[in-house]
Amino acid sequence: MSKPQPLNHTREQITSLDKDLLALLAKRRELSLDVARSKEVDIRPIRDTQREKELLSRLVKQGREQGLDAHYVISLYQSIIEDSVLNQQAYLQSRANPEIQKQQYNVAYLGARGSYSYLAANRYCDRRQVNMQDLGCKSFDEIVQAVESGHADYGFLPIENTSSGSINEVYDVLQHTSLAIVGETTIEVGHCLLAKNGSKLTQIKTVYAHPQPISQCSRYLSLHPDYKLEYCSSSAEAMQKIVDNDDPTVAAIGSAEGGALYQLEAIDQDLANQKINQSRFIVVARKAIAVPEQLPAKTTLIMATGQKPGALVEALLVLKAHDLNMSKLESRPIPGTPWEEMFYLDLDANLASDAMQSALKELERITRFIKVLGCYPCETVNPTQLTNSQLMIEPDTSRAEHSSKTTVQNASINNELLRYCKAHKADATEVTIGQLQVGDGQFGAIALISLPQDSGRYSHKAKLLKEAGFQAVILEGLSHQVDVNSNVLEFKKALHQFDLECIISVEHESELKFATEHASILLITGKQMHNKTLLKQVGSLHIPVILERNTMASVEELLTAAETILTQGNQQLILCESGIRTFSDSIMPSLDLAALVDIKTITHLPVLINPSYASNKQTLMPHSVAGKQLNADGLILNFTSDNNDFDAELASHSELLRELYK
Ligand SMILES: C=C(O[C@@H]1C=C(C(=O)O)C=C[C@H]1O)C(=O)O
Repeated sequence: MSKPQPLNHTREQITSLDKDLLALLAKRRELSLDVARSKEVDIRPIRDTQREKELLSRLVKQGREQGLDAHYVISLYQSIIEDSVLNQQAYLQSRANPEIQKQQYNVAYLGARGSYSYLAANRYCDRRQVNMQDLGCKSFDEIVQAVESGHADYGFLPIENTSSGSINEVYDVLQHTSLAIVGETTIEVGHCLLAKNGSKLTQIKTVYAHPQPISQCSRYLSLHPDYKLEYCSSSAEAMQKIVDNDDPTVAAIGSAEGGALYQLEAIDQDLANQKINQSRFIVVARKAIAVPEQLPAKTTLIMATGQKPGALVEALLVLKAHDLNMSKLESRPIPGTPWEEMFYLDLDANLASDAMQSALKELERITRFIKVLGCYPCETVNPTQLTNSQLMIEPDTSRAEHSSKTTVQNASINNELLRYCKAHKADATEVTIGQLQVGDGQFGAIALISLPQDSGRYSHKAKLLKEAGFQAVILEGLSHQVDVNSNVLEFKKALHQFDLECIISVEHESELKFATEHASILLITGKQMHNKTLLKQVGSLHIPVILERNTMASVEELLTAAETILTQGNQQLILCESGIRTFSDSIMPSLDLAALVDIKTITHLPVLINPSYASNKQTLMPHSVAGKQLNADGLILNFTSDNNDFDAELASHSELLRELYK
């Protein structure tokens, strides 16, 4: 092998390439603003999903030619397009409302620099290329007052969060204000544990945080019952407390970005209960704005219906009659009038539209109170997806003769037979680990679950899984969980107590060390099937590996990935067919039973099926039975539910296994 060039040199090349990429992205942004200027003249909608689809499918094809997989290209371009659409929206919005075209916005928000509200406000101003003069406030009321009195042009109020739901206090404030909602913005909220440089995680005794982050990180905090919680009025105040306290045992919950403003270090990350943790903010101003018709708009209104039965339904029927989609409905008590509610509605419509105007008139007739809080551009850019057929790899006729079935069956490189072929090894491979036996006529059953939360019931769960007929358990999603170490250890103990093998699903190379320490088998999920580095690493291990087929991969690609593992030395390889994208359903994959037959004809390796992703309640049993009849060497069944439904799922899985073992 030729000597690679020095690391520094390669890194310099990457640095220079990245600079070029940024310049190209900036140029693309400029062009997209030119497009917005044309749309302003032609009065065309900003969003053109047809154009996006064409663009994505062309890029997927071009990317493939350069060795870039579809998933990578699509996710990259979805975020480029989102940026482009939001910039175009901001441009048209300011053109339609010349009074908002300023060099600087005075912005009132909760907390101080570094709070999530500050980050949201910053993002909003950046997008509009205006300077932000920030005015930190201690409460939502203070924000509203700052705008009402003219001290601030805009106020930022957090209205909902993907983990903790609506923020009631903000709805209550909105009931009494004369301000109008003029915008919205959503930010990703990455909660971290922030401490002074040098503080260690093990030292932490006290955590300062705003009640919202505390509820959003409840799971993490419940794993640390010894932490003393100190409630603060904002995340920024929490961070300031850490700066002021010369104490290595205190930490705050906040964003890494915000923490950096206070020279705090993130000593633990991803604390939020939910993987996707986003907060939506509304922007309030003294004067309502007009939204150009080319922009997707939202209208928020509040109303109190009559007190007769069915009053709310009647109001909602008005919306239905005008084909108005309601994206949110909240209710809040009306102070001073017990048991009466004020309803908050977000409608996907422009206030100026005929439908909205006539619906409002009708609603005025049947409600006791109704007020429009504002109409503003909707900032949610739902990513354009490609259809399955657009994602399919087109058959490449020039390669057709090489990939014919006979070639795969006796595939060779430089006259050396590929290791997965029957021609290389006539006897079927059997993998045996403890009670789990797959291949060469042996049929195994494996349960796939995420690590249960209640460690007290580990033993009970393991017992039930064993009694249901499983011989092994796959733990998935460990990278998203906290305190994995001790929990996995506990769970593994429980599994071993009942002779169940522990399999760990590996999502990234960095998890390998942990996985090999704890598991007796590794699972490489379909998503990682193309990750050559990971394949090579598991190939050099002495531990059985299950390799799952990617939903977009051909049989040949799966076998090529298998070959990468075998070539490194590890012959304890099991393949798994879990479904591929087809034309049957736009979301659910289809179990490729024909591929099962093909793979079994070509290779000596055991092949499992996992029908869980590709089946519903009715089809799970027939799919599994068909798989077994077609000589699958085992079955993986997913447990999708949490504790409440675990028992029901277990009962049906156990019935299925009984049927298969008949
Ligand atoms: C730039 C345009 O506007 C939007 C943004 C697109 C992009 O960034 O490629 C594509 C389609 C539109 O949704 C356009 O219409 O071409």
